[in-house]
Amino acid sequence: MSHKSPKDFFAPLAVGAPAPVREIPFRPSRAIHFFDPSNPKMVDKIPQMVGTVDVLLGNLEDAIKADNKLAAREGLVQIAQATAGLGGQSGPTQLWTRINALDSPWALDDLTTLVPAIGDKLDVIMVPKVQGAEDIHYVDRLLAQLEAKAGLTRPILIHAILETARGVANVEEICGASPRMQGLSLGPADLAADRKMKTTRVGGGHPGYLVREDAPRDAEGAYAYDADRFRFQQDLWHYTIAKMVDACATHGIYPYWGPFGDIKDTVACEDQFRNAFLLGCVGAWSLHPVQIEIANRVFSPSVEDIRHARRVVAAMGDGTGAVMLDGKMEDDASLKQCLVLVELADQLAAIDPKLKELYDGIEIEEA
Ligand SMILES: CC(C)(COP(=O)(O)OP(=O)(O)OC[C@H]1O[C@@H](n2cnc3c(N)ncnc32)[C@H](O)[C@@H]1OP(=O)(O)O)[C@@H](O)C(=O)NCCC(=O)NCCSC(=O)C[C@](C)(O)C(=O)O
Ligand SMILES: [Mg+2]
Repeated sequence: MSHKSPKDFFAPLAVGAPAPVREIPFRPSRAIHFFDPSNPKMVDKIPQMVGTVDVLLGNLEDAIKADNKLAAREGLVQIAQATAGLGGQSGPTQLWTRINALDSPWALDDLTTLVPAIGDKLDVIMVPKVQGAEDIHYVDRLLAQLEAKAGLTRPILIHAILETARGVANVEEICGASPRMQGLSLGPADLAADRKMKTTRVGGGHPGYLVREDAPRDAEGAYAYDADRFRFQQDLWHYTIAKMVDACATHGIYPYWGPFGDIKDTVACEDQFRNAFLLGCVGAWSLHPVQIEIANRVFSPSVEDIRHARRVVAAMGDGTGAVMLDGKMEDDASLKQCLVLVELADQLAAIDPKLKELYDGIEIEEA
């Protein structure tokens, strides 16, 4: 296998294409809100969603009927051209799309239509069912050719969905396949099918995947093996999310939880999103307007976390050594964790005036 030299890695893949980025800038993307651009009721709601959600994503792949694929693609072009403040780094809300799978009859036309028509508006292209670096290389070169032809000055970034067993096995090489790689989302439904898991849901847990409390003993010391013991449902997705987070952090790109299909169970959706937030993800998908608020809230640090983090920063002075705060040891490494939260709060406050007010109003007691 041949390897590129670092200088080749950052050279455009087509004459006239924009120079690849050297760093993927952090842009808030707490909720990636999916809509079907061929559905008039959803499309009607898009203009008023601008500014209330970090990312609007025109979905062309699964959940779009085969008969509507063309209408969805054309609908997305119209929306991108007609909606102020959407995409292209100018507005508050990014514009992403999810193209069809690379082996489908639609993927090539998705790219060759969207890039010339709205390439200046599209911030990120999400590629589904990515199996390995070869899929990213294909899209990378094609995008460079299309960008050069369209005279674009800014490279469109690539986001891969991790939703096959092979994709999970190759997650490291996928993240490092191109300077365009922006991030990864977990696709729990396709991944479950590909792995031959026995679940039938889109994300979430399963009552059968559990650990049961040990059997108690009676007075004679005999075990009581009855079923009436505490059961603790386990997280089906922990391994994959953790693996994805490590791969993304290694490559300086961003990890996301994907969809949560039980729209009415807003409580469990919040749990799934919070687990992802705590493990290092920066956002999740929203499939229904009700999920936007959940993601915005969960992927923004809480006032309590920011108050604590700022107290640690203040108590740690130049950032070295160890101090006691509220009976706990704080040192260089706990400070670094606190700085992750403080920095995130600053980045979110810069685009979200309500959060800015909330974080600015935090008062810190003397340590
Ligand atoms: C779940 C559904 C069917 C419920 O749709 P509904 O119409 O039954 O819901 P509703 O509560 O009645 O809707 C209320 C209003 O909101 C509108 N609405 C509803 N949803 C949206 C939306 N997203 N954006 C904008 N507007 C929306 C809807 O049109 C309606 O408008 P109205 O009041 O004028 O009648 C619907 O919300 C929907 O189709 N959502 C998107 C589904 C989707 O994109 N799925 C694919 C991503 S998940 C995936 O692909 C898996 C993965 C990663 O690949 C893998 O794990 O493998
Ligand atoms: Mg899928």
